[in-house]
Amino acid sequence: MFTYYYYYGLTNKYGDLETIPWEKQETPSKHDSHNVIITRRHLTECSLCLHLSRTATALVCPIKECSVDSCLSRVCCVSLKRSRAMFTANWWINVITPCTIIVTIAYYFCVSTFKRWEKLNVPYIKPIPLFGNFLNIALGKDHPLEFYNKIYYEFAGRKYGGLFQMRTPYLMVRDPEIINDVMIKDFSSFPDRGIYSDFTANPLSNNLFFMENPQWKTIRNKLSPAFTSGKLKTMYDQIKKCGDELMKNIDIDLNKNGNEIEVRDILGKYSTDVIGTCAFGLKLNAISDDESPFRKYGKSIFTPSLRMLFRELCLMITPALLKVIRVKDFPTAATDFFHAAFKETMTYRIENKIVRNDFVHCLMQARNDLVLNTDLPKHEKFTETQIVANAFVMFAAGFETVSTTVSYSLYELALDKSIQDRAREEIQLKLSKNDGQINHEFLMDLNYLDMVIAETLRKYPPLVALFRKASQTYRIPNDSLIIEKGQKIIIPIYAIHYDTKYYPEPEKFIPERFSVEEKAKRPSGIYLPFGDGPRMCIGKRFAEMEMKLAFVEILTKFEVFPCEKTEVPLKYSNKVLTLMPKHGIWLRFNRIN
Ligand code: HEM
Repeated sequence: MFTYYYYYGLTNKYGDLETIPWEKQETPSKHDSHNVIITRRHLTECSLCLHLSRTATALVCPIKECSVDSCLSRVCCVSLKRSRAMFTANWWINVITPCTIIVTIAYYFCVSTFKRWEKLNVPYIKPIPLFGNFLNIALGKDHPLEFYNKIYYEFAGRKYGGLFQMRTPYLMVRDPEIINDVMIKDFSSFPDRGIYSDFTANPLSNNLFFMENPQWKTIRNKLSPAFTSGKLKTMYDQIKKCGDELMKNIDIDLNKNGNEIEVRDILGKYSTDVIGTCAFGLKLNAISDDESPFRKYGKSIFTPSLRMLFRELCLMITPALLKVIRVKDFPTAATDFFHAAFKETMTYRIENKIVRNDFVHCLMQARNDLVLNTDLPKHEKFTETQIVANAFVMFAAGFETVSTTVSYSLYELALDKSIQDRAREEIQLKLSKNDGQINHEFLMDLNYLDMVIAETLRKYPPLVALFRKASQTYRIPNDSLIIEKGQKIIIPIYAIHYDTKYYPEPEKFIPERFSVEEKAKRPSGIYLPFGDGPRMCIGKRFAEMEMKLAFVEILTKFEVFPCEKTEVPLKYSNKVLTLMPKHGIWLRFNRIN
């Protein structure tokens, strides 16, 4: 006596099986309903079906007396068996075919943009699939500055040229007049940077730097008053205290390491202090200690990492990739910390009715006007997180830029003692005229120091290129090129700063290039360490005051010299997009008696 299993496959109008009850019976039976198929089979005949029936996904199965044709189900053991047999025989076709299709689609996706410059008759560098012109950067062989330099010189004599960062076409603008048009005169056609960030994955990136119009304009208008010279004056005392702390830290370091110091590290503490007090309202002794979370998380944001490199590469292939992979712009622990720190300060100030003339105050006013204001239509409202994100950007944009610029300056002053002496003489002379008082007006009057800083930023601009995106179709004045809406633009600051046409002997450190007379001889659009136009660095004047105070403190108390560990020439880290010295900057400090 055989045991028979009966499988009921209920077919829908397309002949697809929808439900599959099964039961075991001793006697065969037949269900006759117009939409029920009844098939049966002897269990021992088909191990494949037995397996499938257990999971209740095996549908109907033709038995000996039930031909394949009579089975209305799409899945039947015979066809499964056949296809299985075919798969085994032709497995390589089954693997290779989909792979080939995927690779072909990916290939066409990667090269689909490569005709852009040819069509527009713009000179361009021939790209290679996937990487465009970006292979050496992707492999970490070149720093972006070397990459942009090479391309800048490939287009020598031209006003602009095309390149591909992975598959994204960029227009590199070299001509100072077009640069001015893009950044200043026709700013309304290029109001955004076009640097993508997924704000849902990275809420703290939803700040002035990444924001696009119209939100950017609203928040920029709210924050600009914090950077007027009047406001900077009132912040001076706070920054001066950070200067005193810097001198204490230098003393501690000198006692620890003989008289040699890695200056980027010590100046990093100083710029952390300044932003910590002015933008996060923290108490000084809670900030710059190496063990303090503010310092620790601050450092972690800029530590080169694979995450950063990977993020950049994804971004250049297509921003959609970042949406899927959700790689963070900054480490989560760091952004959580900054979020909590700012909220705590805000709550404390509200509860204790504290008013201080600093960025925190300005951001709190922006919060009142843009977040809490009930008169504002919903679509114009900002979120609490966007306010915190703008405190965060003050830190992210102002910490590393300031500390590396002062470090590069000290490096150059150490290598050329005559320039160092001249800077010190100016400080001492003006100090004696100012009764030994260091204040905001005194700092503004240090013209030679201004020239030293300007030349440092020419040689070492922290951002090696600027970015803009066309918000509408734009015809370049006196030219046939029409830039399409959405086109991304690169302005290669570093390469322009080293162009001998504008700056003879660019490798030399010559502050006199920035005397009033020499500056007047050069066209505008060729000196851009802070960018230019409405979107230029909002913190420029703040940074200048902060840097000058550090110089005055250091140069009046110490002479700086190169030491054995000083790297000449300096090497830059390939892992970050900013200009960061690979091995730090070591200098010898001798106290002036
Ligand atoms: C040596 C110091 C600094 C340098 C060289 C520098 C350089 C720059 C550059 C090149 C830009 C892009 C400008 C453009 O696209 O045209 C920028 C933007 C910005 N910087 Fe700075 N920066 C410095 C210090 C600071 C400081 C101290 C702060 C804040 C306290 C700051 C806040 C910002 C912000 C918020 C933006 C975005 C502005 C916007 O899109 O509206 N920067 N900076």
